[in-house]
Amino acid sequence: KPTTFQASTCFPPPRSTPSAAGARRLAVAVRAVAGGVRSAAAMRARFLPLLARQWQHRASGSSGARRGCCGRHQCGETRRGLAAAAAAARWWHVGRRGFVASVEAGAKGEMESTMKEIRGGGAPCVLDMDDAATVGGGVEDTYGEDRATEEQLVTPWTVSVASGYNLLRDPRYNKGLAFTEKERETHYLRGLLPPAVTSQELQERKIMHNIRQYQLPLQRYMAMMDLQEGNERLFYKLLIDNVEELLPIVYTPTVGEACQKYGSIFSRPQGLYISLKEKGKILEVLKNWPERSIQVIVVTDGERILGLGDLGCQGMGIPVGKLSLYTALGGVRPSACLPITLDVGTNNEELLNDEFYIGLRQRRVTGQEYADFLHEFMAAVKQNYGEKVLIQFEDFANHNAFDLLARYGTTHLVFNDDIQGTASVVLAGLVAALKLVGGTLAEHTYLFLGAGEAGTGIAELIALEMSRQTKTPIDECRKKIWLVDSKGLIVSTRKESLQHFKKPWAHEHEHVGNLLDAVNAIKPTVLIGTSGKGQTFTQEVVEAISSFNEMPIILALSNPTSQAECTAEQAYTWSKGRAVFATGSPFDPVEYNGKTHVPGQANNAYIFPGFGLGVVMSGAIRVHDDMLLAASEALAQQVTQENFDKGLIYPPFSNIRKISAHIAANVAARAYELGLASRRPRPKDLVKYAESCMYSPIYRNYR
Ligand SMILES: O=C([O-])CC(=O)C(=O)O
Ligand SMILES: [Mg+2]
Repeated sequence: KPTTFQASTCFPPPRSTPSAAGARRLAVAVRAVAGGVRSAAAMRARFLPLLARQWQHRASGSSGARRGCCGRHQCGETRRGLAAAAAAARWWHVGRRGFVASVEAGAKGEMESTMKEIRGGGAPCVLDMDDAATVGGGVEDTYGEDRATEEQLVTPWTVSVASGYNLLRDPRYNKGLAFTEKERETHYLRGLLPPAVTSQELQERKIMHNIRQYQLPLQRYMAMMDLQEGNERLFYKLLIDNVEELLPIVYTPTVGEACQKYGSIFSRPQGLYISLKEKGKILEVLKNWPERSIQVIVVTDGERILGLGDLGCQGMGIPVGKLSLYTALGGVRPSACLPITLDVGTNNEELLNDEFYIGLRQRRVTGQEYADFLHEFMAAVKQNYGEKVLIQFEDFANHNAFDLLARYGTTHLVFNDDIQGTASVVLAGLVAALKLVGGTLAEHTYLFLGAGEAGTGIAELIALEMSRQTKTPIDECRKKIWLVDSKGLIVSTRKESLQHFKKPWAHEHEHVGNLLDAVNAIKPTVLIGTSGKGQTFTQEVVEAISSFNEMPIILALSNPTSQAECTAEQAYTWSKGRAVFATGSPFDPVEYNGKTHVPGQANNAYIFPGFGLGVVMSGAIRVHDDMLLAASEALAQQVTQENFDKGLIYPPFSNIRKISAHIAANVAARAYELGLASRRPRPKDLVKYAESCMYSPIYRNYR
C-alpha cells in the first residue's frame, strides 16, 4: 500500500520558496535522493540531511567560505535550502517526476499557482509516495524486481521473440496472409499458412466485404472483436479507414447491445476484471497485465452503462470500445491502453439470474466498502504505473461519479468522460451552432432534461466559458441555464432535498412539474437531453420550442439510439426543418421539404481520444478545466463552412485523426501554460508533434 501522509507533519513549514536557480539545484537533489524511498520516515531521513549537506557544501565553497562557514553549523544559505526542501515537500503531492521536471524547467511559479487553484487554496497537502520506478542510476526497474526485498513476491515475466505458430497467434504481430516469403522463411511459418501472399489493403477489402454480409450489428461487432483478438493492426487499419461505417459497430450504439449480451458472446477477456474477490490484492492483479508502459486506463464499475443502466461486470464492452477509439481516433498505442472493469456486484436482477452472467453474483457493495475498494484501486494504479497514467472514469452512476472525480482530481490524473468529455463536445457544438443561429453564449437560454453527470457537466462548462467571455461571476452565468429532472424544474424551493451536484442550478422560480411546462415557462433557445430516457422530446415539446425560435438548437444526447430523446426525423419534421439538431448516437440524414439535413453526432468520442493524446504527449500530471475548454475550442474550430451548409455543427468523423491532433495540440499547449506539463522541452509545433506521436496500423517488416 502506498504511504500517504501530511506534508505538514513531516516537514517544518517553509520559510521561503526557492529561487529559480535554487529550485533547479533542488530538483537535482530530489532526483538524487528520491529513488527507492518508500516511507515518510525514510524520506525525511534521506531527503533533508542530504539536501542540507549539498547546500552546506555549496555555501562553504563560495559565499559561505567567505563568511567563514565551518560546514557544521547551518549558514543562511543552508537554512534557505532547508526551507526550499520544505517548500518542495509541500509540492511533493504533484508527484516526484512531475515536480522535478517542471521545477527543472523553471516552471515552479506557474505550477505553484495552478496547483493552488486545483486544490482550492488551502486544502491539505497530501503526499502520495508514488511508484519507486527507478533505482539508483535512473534505469527503470520495470517489473519491480530490483526493488523487491528477498521476501517480496515478484512476477516472473519473460520476454521472447515470437516465431512460428506462436507468431500467428499473437495479435500484436500476426499479419495473416500478409507475411512475406522472406518472413515465412525466417520465422518458421512455412506450411503454417496457405501459399498466397496478400497485401494489407486486400485483407482490408476482404474483411469489409465479410462484415457487410452480416445483417445484425451484433454479428458485425463480434467479427470486429475477433479481428482485434487475431490481428490488431488490421483491426485498427480497418477502423481508421472506415471510421464512419464501423464506429457504430465497435462503439455506440452496438456496443450497448454487446454489453447487454456480453455473457453470451464473451470469448476472450480483453481487459482486466478486478472484482471484490481481489480486495487487498489489487496491486498484484495489475501486475498480471502483461504491459507495463500504460498511458491510458478506462475504468467502469458498470453501474450506468450508456442509458441502459446497471450491466455489472458486462460493462467491460465500454472500456474496450472507448480504448479502441483512443487508438483509432487519437493514435494512442494499443499496448499503452488498459481497459478495466471493477466488479462490485450488480443490482440487475435479470443478470443475477442469467446463467451466462460473467460477474459476481451478489448485489452491489456501497458506502465505505465501495470507497475502500476504489481507494485501493486508485492507489495501486498510481503505485504500479506512476503519476502520468490517465485514468478515465466511464459510466459510473451519478452518486459515485462526482465524488470520485472530486476525491481523486487532486491526487491523480483523472478525467470523467461522461461529465467532462461530454461537456467539452457539447460546448464545441454550441459554439459552432452560434455561427448558424447568431448571438453569443451568454445571449442564449438553456434548458436541460436530465440533471446527472452529462447535464450538470455540460451546464457547468457552458457557464464557465460564458463567465470567461463576459467577465461575469460564474454564479450569474449559471442563471441562464435551467435543468429539469424527474421531479420537474430544479428550483430554489427544492434546494434542501437536491443532490449536491444539482444545487447550483436551483434558481428562483415557481414549481414546474414537467418538461413541456418548463419549455413554455423558460422559453429556452437551446434544449439539451441528457436523461438517458428515450422519446422524451415529444412533438409538443419540439413544437413549443420551435414556436418561439426561428432556429431552435436541439440536442438529443442520450445513448444508445433507443434512448435518444427524439429521432432526427422527428426533430426536423416537428420543427419544420428549422432545428439545428445533433444526437449522441448516430442518425442517418433526413430529407425534409426537398432539403437534406445531416444531424451531427454530439458524442464524447470527438473529444476524449484527442484530449487523452494531448495529456499523455505533454506529460500532464493533472486535468484542469481549462484543458477541457481548450479541447472544445479546437473541435469547434474544425467545423467548416461546408459542414455548416449541411446544418452540421460537428465535422465528419472521417477527419477525426486530424481533428484529434488539433485537440491534442491545444490541450497540451494549455497544460504547458498552466505549468502542468512535465515533458520538456515543449515541442515547438504541437500539432506536428501530436501527429508524429500517433500510432500507425501499417504492418511492419520483420527481420
Ligand atoms: O459511450 C457513448 O456513446 C457516450 C457516453 O459516454 C455515454 O453515453 O455514456
Ligand atoms: Mg459514457
